[in-house]
Amino acid sequence: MKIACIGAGYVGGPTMAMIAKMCPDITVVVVDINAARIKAWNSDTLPIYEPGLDEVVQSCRGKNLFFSTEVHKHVGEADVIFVSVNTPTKTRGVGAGKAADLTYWEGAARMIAAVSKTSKIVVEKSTVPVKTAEAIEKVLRRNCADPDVQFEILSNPEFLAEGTAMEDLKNPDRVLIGGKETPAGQRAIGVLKSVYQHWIPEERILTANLWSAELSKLTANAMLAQRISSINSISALCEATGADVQQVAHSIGTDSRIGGKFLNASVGFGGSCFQKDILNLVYICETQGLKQVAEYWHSVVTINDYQKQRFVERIIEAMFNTISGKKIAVLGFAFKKDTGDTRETPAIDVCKGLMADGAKLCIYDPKVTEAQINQDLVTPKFEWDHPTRKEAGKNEAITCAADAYDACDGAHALTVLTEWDEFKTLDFQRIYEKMMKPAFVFDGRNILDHEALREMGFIVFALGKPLDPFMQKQYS
Ligand SMILES: NC(=O)c1ccc[n+]([C@@H]2O[C@H](COP(=O)([O-])OP(=O)(O)OC[C@H]3O[C@@H](n4cnc5c(N)ncnc54)[C@H](O)[C@@H]3O)[C@@H](O)[C@H]2O)c1
Ligand SMILES: O=c1ccn([C@@H]2O[C@H](COP(=O)(O)OP(=O)(O)O[C@H]3O[C@H](CO)[C@@H](O)[C@H](O)[C@H]3O)[C@@H](O)[C@H]2O)c(=O)[nH]1
Repeated sequence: MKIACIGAGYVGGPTMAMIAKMCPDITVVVVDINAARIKAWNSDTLPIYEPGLDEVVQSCRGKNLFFSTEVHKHVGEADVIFVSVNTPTKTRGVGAGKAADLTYWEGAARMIAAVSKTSKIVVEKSTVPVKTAEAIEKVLRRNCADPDVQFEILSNPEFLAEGTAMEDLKNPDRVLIGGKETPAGQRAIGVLKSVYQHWIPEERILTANLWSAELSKLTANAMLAQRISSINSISALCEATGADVQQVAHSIGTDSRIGGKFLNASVGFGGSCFQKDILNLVYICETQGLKQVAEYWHSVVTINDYQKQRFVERIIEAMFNTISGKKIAVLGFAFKKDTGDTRETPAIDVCKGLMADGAKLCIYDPKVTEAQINQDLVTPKFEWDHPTRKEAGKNEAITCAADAYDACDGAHALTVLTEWDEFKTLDFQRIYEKMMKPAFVFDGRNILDHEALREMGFIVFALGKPLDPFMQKQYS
């Protein structure tokens, strides 16, 4: 069997590397229109950072795993084609700011139709609106010159989380395959199932109809994000009442019906998926006339925006309502630890909020480059996921530091925006001595030892925790 995957990104690259590793009898080729990305996949410095990815790629690349820009050739030769291209939020026209932009998906479908001389199984790996398979089938059918070529479409949404992608792929909670309830649809499901059965126990491979599989992906992300917005909303109430959000989360999380995961209050959820997929869900509900359902899910995004804004306002108020010209160290820029990915990271909105008030930011992240940070801080909302976006210039209000100590040197405040483990073990006494006084800490991830910091002399704000006495005075 030959598999081709269109899109060598965060999903296409790791997913195909795992299939190649687990299925030595299958040839896997990942293709992309982005030549620089393919070059990086073929080099010693892969285009994305993901723990464990290098080892898997190195063990299969050149054997049964290939990365190529020869899109037509490999798609034409493949039996199974995964489509793992971007499905960003539309930036203009009908549904702008909510609906999924399927330009890249439709482009891929037209190309598949044009180069196919044999029947294909086309697998939706990208996250797409429910009913996309129907539209894609029409595009494939109407654009293929050979009437004998059959296309069977499957929905096989990806549930990996960044930072743990390789572990998630090796040992997933479940794999979901949706297909048509026709004999041909069921046969196609069987083919894809046989790929995953190389390493995943049969009971974890779920099958469903196409629409259920497509909608399950959007629903899974909406439910996960909803838990974060729920606990984040409670974090605001904790600060107002003197309760401690970590104690509340622990207390409710021990109820087995609620469970303890995804209850970490934070400066807001980020990443390329949660906001995009909820907005997509909201748009679908609106187009189905389900106004109340749309409003319900939209509130998850509203609370997330509120949480980021609230964090910025806390910083400004605590620092005597003026941060203009003050140096603020930003520790962490990635949307979560163990990834260099900055897509929709809460750090973007927090940094923009601080810059709007005139702060001078010094940013340190162990895995994010200065060029990426510059790009992110000038890119308009929703533009980041469009491969055609323009490169950014230098932003005068920010500098980047080589480590956390440099970032904090001479700063009035430090903020923790990503929960990198290395931040927990910094020498804060050394940092305190080099900072302006009063020295503020704003912990947007609740990873530091707040009491120890207070003993050193820091004024500490921690999300969802009783306010520092110094700050209480400001609010009384
Ligand atoms: N990132 C995640 O953790 C994650 C997890 C699950 C699902 N998803 C979904 O998977 C999809 C891909 O996400 P990603 O994070 O891998 O995106 P990405 O931007 O990292 O990768 C997409 C790639 O597709 C390429 N591409 C676009 N159009 C193409 C075409 N016509 N031909 C060839 N290549 C083309 C782009 O150049 C890009 O390299 C999205 O729908 C996303 O919602 C992402
Ligand atoms: O208790 C928590 C858990 C997460 N987060 C934040 O939520 C965001 C998303 O985290 P996570 O879900 O771990 O990472 P993603 O890589 O975005 O993965 C999500 O999005 C993917 C893309 O659709 C899905 O495949 C995954 O199942 C889903 O977890 C990050 O900013 C986290 O810091 C919190 O603030 N509190």
